[in-house]
Amino acid sequence: MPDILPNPAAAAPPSPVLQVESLTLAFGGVRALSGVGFEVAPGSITAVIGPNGAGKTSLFNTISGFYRPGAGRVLFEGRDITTLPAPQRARLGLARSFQNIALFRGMTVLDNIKLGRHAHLRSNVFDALLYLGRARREEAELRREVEERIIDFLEIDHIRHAPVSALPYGLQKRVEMARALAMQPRVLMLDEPVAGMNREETEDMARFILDVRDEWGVTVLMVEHDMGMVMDLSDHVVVLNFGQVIAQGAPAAVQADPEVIRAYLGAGDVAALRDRLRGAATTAAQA
Ligand SMILES: Nc1ncnc2c1ncn2[C@@H]1O[C@H](COP(=O)(O)OP(=O)(O)OP(=O)(O)O)[C@@H](O)[C@H]1O
Repeated sequence: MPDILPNPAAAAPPSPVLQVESLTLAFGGVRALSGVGFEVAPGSITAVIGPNGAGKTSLFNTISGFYRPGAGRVLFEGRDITTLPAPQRARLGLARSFQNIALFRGMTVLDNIKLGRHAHLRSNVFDALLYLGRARREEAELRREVEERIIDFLEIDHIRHAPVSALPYGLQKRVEMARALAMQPRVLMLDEPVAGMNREETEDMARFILDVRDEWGVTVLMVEHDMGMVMDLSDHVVVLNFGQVIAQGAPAAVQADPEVIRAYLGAGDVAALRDRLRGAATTAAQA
């Protein structure tokens, strides 16, 4: 018998910041999600992956409040938010970006970031636009501080007054992340953050995602197709196929899971996929 008994509180894992329990979602006859469950640990980077049509976007939309599940629950910091409208979830600290950039393209980078902040405070974007014109002084101060920190962090100072439409794709994605950060979230949901990016843009974004977690203490939940990035960045990977969780765990374990390999390849060449996954992970790690 050991001299000192282990302290159960110290040994207990931290409570999850986000809990997804048995989510089910259907579109007519199509079951987009069936009994999906997983947890997101505070301070982690968790990735949801899966082949096309697996249910990743449906899951993201259900967690962020754009879809109401047929069954199951979503808990944020222990609170049941399943029926809470999306803006209220954002106000609680659950912010997201979108697969297809959802910025106001005619507006400047800075105004988009400001709107992120005010969309958070106000019930809709039109209120937010009105509010921009009559922002209170003290609040403006605080807001400016947050904005400056974000602009500095994401290295977008040189484009702050540029219209979003004039920017290359990679920078637009970065601005979208800036807008989500302006909501000062505790959990940041990123929908395909590096989709369509070249290698350099991808590496930049990967660095920002790590820094958001490490320097800002924001928990990250992302959907991403880029295997190299997922395997390199994530602490926990959840794999969906046909609306169900077929595997979850540490990247290395998930990567080696035969069911995951089958899901991605069907009856194809398993060895080739293994090589590709390993290669991608190695390349990303070397970058
Ligand atoms: N609005 C919708 N109406 C009807 N069916 C939908 C809708 N959205 C998704 N689906 C269906 O639900 C299933 C899951 O789709 P979802 O877009 O969530 O998958 P995904 O994993 O995000 O795919 P991708 O990687 O291609 O973005 C698919 O069969 C899809 O056709």
